[in-house]
Amino acid sequence: MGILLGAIADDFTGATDLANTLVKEGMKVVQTIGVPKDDAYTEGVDAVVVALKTRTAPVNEAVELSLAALRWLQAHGAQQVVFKYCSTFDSTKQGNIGPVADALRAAMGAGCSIVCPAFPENERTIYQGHLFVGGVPLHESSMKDHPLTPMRDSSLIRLMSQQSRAEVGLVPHKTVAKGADAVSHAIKALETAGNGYAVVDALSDDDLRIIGDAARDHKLVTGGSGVATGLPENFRKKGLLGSTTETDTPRVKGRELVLAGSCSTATRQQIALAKEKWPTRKIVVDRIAKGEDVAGDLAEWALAQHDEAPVLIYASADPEEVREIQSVYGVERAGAMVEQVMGALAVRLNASGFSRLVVAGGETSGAVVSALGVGSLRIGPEIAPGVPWSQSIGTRPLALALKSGNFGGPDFFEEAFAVIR
Ligand SMILES: Nc1ncnc2c1ncn2[C@@H]1O[C@H](COP(=O)(O)OP(=O)(O)O)[C@@H](O)[C@H]1O
Ligand SMILES: O=C(O)[C@@H](O)C(=O)COP(=O)(O)O
Repeated sequence: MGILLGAIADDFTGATDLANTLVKEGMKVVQTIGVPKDDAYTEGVDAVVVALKTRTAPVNEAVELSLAALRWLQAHGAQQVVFKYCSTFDSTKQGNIGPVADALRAAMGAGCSIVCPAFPENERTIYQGHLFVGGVPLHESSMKDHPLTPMRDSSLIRLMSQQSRAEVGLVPHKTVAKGADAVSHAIKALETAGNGYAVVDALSDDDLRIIGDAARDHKLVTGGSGVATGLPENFRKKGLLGSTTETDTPRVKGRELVLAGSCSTATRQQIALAKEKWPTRKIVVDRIAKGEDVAGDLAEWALAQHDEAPVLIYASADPEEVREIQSVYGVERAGAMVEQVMGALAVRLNASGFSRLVVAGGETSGAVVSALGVGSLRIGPEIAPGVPWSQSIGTRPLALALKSGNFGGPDFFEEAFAVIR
């Protein structure tokens, strides 16, 4: 029998976030890095999450890769597909969420599809179609300063309508509160009225389970990891899924390394705490631009540190410093320079015994994991809401915690390594 559920994630941390949710709900999950090239992942697996680095890629590339992932998932039996994007709807006005969702919906012949990035456990909620982060509207949150995808509007209907060719309607919370049948009827009414998407309010995990129940027959579901919360139960009710939720903790020996490229408030707080106790170095973007061997110098420094404490290397900076760097080198070039150094550092240090890696940032994780040549990941235990440990499959074993920039508490780095020691 093939897989039950497939997922296409637009960045690597988002993929592990979603995989973590599915594991917690009792699915056996494998995360692939990119579109799989063979069938190695489906034996005894309930769900495959295809991690793509398409969130800020050119839109045609994002659409093509997502459709290729869809074809692989459908060929391996996926009965339902989740398109996973950020719980803060990270995208630019030319952003990829709308075009990718449109392409997936057309390819699947899907009807009016859910748009629900809510993740209440991490304070992402939706009310009257507006996305809130920590109780403030998205465009007033720290996401307004994101280096690549600053968010300037909290209306998911406007955001999706600007990117998609389809009409976008709303299922308000008062309908969600009435239960799954009411949500289903509301979505069908929106579809009859010509809408391609239904933004669905969600304030709690109970709301997410109602939405998941209502989506039981949907071919395509779009949103953050939260919208998948109730989906495994639909398969369980059909007798297709057991109730196991055990996970394998990575048992990988080796030195410990943190690579932080996220400039989010949460990651900068985590760096500030860790640098008080661990050997730490900051990547200087100007040095990269001058062509200096930043990765080589930092790798040499890292290898000279004593073995016990984790080594922390970061590029993360406050919004003002990021804007200054971007004004000199441009948004894309600045990001790419840092990501290239992160990937090179990961390769050099892994070759010298660093095999327990925490990577902070979605694009950063994409650069690191791709540079390391990891093909797929087995999902391990959760460290913090939305952030699990994972272990590479096939290559020299690596323990990887791919941390979404905004996720985790101040002491996340120490908490992460404590799980696998
Ligand atoms: N000091 C800096 N100046 C400019 N860009 C930076 C700096 N540090 C990191 N970046 C870039 O900012 C982006 C952060 O994105 P990402 O890794 O996805 O983090 P998040 O998870 O917070 O979205 C990456 O492209 C990274 O290379
Ligand atoms: O849904 C979320 O917020 C995360 O899963 C996610 O996508 C985070 O992306 P990054 O902020 O780029 O790590």
